[in-house]
Amino acid sequence: MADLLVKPTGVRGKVHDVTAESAGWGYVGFGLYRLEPGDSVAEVTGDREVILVLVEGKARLSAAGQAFGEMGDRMDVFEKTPPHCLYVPNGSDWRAEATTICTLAVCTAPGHGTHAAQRLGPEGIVLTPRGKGANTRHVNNIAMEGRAVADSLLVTEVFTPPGNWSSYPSHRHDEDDFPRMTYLEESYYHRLNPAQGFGIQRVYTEDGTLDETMAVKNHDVVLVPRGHHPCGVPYGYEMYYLNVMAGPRRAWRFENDPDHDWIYQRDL
Ligand SMILES: O=C(O)C[C@@H](O)[C@H](O)C(=O)CO
Repeated sequence: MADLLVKPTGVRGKVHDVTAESAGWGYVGFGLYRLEPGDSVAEVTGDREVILVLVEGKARLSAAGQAFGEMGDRMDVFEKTPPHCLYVPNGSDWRAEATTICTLAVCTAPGHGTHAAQRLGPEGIVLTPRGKGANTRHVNNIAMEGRAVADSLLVTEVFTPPGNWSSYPSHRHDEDDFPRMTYLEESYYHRLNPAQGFGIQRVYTEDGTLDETMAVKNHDVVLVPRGHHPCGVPYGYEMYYLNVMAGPRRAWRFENDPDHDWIYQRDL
């Protein structure tokens, strides 16, 4: 099994390049570019669909032979405004030229050519609170099941206030048994505010064959091949993460850890 905690390889250029092969799984890919003004990058999509997320900063984007102009207006991810995103189908290509300091996420999964290249935000993305008390967090659904905008990809971002838990109560989506549960691999791209902070993420199965608890730092990626995957952030620090999920069916059906489901039931 691949290491579940993936550190960035640097501070400029492509600092993450998680592929299905490197992760040892079948669906999710995640890349991250940290760009300076004037830097330009380009990729072909091959058999994968792509959602580009302008995590912060601005870039001039083109894809599938179309120019989409300068996109992005969130200069710091913790402004929490809805992100500008671009869908790019498989069998195509895209190009980005940073016009400011820019953090560009490249979320990928198998594509089937159903959707054309198109902008996905900020219109239609609304920051929505979830949970109660110290489990409150705020979600920007970029491309979840309710938006038929991708073949495989499910993409969302979550802001967790200082001292709170997130992706909690613990839940898993690692069996292909729709409608009870879907098999979805998942990646987490983490940010902390202030940047020197840390968060904690545990990835575990109920039988204990997988049980890893990781300290996550700014720009780290965590891979969730199976099992529950709660995270939390200490007092004084705010946490952001960008989730990419994909599997054989584009639907998010999960089950809570029976030990902690009482919290979910109580807070309904
Ligand atoms: O509810 C949250 O805090 C976010 C999670 O649902 C996260 O997107 C996830 O774990 C999806 O399985």
